[in-house]
Amino acid sequence: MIELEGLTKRYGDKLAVDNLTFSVRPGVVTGFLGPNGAGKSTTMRMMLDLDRPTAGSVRIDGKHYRQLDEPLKHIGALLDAKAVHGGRTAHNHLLCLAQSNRIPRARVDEVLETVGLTAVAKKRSGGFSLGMGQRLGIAAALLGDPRILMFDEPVNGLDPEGIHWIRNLMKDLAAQGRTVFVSSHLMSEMALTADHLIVIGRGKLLADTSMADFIAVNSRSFVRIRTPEPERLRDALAKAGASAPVTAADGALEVEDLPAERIGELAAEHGLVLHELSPQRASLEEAFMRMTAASVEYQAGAPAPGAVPVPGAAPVPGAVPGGAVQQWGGSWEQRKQGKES
Ligand SMILES: Nc1ncnc2c1ncn2[C@@H]1O[C@H](COP(=O)(O)OP(=O)(O)OP(=O)(O)O)[C@@H](O)[C@H]1O
Repeated sequence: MIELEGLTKRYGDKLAVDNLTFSVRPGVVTGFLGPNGAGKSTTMRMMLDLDRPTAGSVRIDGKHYRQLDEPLKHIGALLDAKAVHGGRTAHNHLLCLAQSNRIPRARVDEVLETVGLTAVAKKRSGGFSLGMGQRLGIAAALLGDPRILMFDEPVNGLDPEGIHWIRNLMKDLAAQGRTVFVSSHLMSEMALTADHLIVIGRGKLLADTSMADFIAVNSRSFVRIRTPEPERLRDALAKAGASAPVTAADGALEVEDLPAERIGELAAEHGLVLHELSPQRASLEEAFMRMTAASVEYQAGAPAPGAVPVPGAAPVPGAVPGGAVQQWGGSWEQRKQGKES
């Protein structure tokens, strides 16, 4: 279990992490999501005592990192895969770590096997590809057989097979009852891996939710219809009690409260020609972009940082147009509470 309370980090004028309070529980994969510059790496560094908080605290199984006896046996982390002495072989790199942390030598071969680097164990890590470097970093994190694992953007540089492998590894580690905390700036990646989500933007907490709730609240389902007679279809839908359809940019109608089957029947009853009738689900990536739109530091084509709407994205229901980060967080919480009550 990792517990953050009021965790804050200021670099001069820059508030990188702003009063974060949340817990990361064992037995599930918790995704730590935020756009570039949101404060994920800074938060993770403070969790590992590599950076000193301006205020607040982090507890690892109830203790501060510095109070942990042999920390690698409690928490393993992949932060920067390039932070490896390139002149050492993969085996020697892990052996040095094992010896300085009183970890049995045999564990080195075990973790090399786990990450699939046995064949290159005697090669200098300086010649490794980015993906191999990631694997070596993950091997180091696993070395002390810790109950808590933290990975900062672990799929970076991995090929599809490597991405598949790391997803399964994280799920397996969580299934063993470990605490698994993994950062990403890609919602689509988290949707496939994480059971729980912590979303931050500009250092602030925007959401702390189960993945299932996030999907239920944010993935709008609708039926997309194209017809040469949209007005007649609108009338038929209204008579059938459907709410007014949304018209998409290409003229298609989007209906949220009738299933495709019923719409097809209605069209047949009214002798309407349909060119398309397709059930759709809005992407989670879009929902994440809308949630964090106000907190993206650098955005292509954006006139200024701040409350910049994502081009083409529909507003999230309940959100204040152009609202600040706090308002996004607030509206998300309200919608979640509304759903739960
Ligand atoms: N040592 C530092 N000195 C000054 N500013 C810093 C320092 N480290 C981070 N920052 C700033 O703090 C903010 C948060 O950075 P951080 O690297 O934690 O974000 P991130 O969410 O991990 O982003 P990314 O996905 O791009 O790595 C950024 O605006 C960054 O420029």
